[in-house]
Amino acid sequence: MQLVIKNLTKTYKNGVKALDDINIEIGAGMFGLLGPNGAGKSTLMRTIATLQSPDSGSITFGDIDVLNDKMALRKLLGYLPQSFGVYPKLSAEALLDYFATLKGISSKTEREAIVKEVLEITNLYDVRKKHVAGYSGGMKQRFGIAQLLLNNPKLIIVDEPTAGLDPAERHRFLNVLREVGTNCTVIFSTHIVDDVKELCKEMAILNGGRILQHSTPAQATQELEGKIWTKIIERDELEANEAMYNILSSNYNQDNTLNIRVYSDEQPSSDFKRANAQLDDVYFIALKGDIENPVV
Ligand SMILES: Nc1ncnc2c1ncn2[C@@H]1O[C@H](COP(=O)(O)OP(=O)(O)OP(=O)(O)O)[C@@H](O)[C@H]1O
Repeated sequence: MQLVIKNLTKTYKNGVKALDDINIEIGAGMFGLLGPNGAGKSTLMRTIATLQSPDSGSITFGDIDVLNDKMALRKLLGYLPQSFGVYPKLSAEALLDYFATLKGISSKTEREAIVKEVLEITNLYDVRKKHVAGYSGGMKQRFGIAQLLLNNPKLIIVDEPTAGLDPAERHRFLNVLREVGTNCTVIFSTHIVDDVKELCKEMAILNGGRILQHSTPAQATQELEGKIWTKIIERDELEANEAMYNILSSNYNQDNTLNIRVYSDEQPSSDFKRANAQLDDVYFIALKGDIENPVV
């Protein structure tokens, strides 16, 4: 089912325009919403999840008019907010059984079957008897996914789920999401470019409440091929290089020199080497363009 968002706007009472005429269509599979802090990602996700209202615009999911028929959307929705609150001292299995009851699954046999299934999908089956309160951050996030899978959602929204996870936990979490995303629409927000690179079929870059780019990660990097250049410089040469070139990023090498990446149609000078375009370059170019050419 297609999620179609048209002319969505939201200005908070303090004057912050968090959504500025958002138009986007999102199909089945993993969709990555990439943007820095304050870009409007959570506002957009909460609005799609029917937890807050926009000032104007429309959202449809298949035949459902989301803003006017919130209950219909909620039946198909699985939502994992940025922070999922405090957990009681109950085992994962018991807590999922409780949530399944709340979601209206009255047959004990059915509940047992679905609880077992979601524990397996999220790789928590072996630790199902442990208290969720004692789980690590990554396990808690996977538990968040387990609970939202109980009603077999068709639209899953997860808001910055990898923030604060260590690399191993992040990897495990992304694997779970990858599996879940094979048979429904998953919208997943992050400010980590690698999350999108590893996981998403499609992506959008959001900043200042606007969609700056909507494409596939492969297309976006493909468009930059031949336009990314690198050079190693000394630390004290950075300012001079910044004045001359469109520097996207600079990283320290072991010997304290800097590796700069520059965006240019032509070789900026003979000491630059061509580099393969990366998704980070796409992200930095989109954000830089936005800062240099703000919409007023
Ligand atoms: N309830 C609110 N009242 C006023 N301003 C708000 C409110 N919620 C968010 N904002 C502002 O709206 C803008 C977008 O916030 P939002 O939380 O949607 O961004 P985000 O991309 O999710 O960022 P983060 O990663 O920091 O959560 C920010 O400038 C934020 O300060």
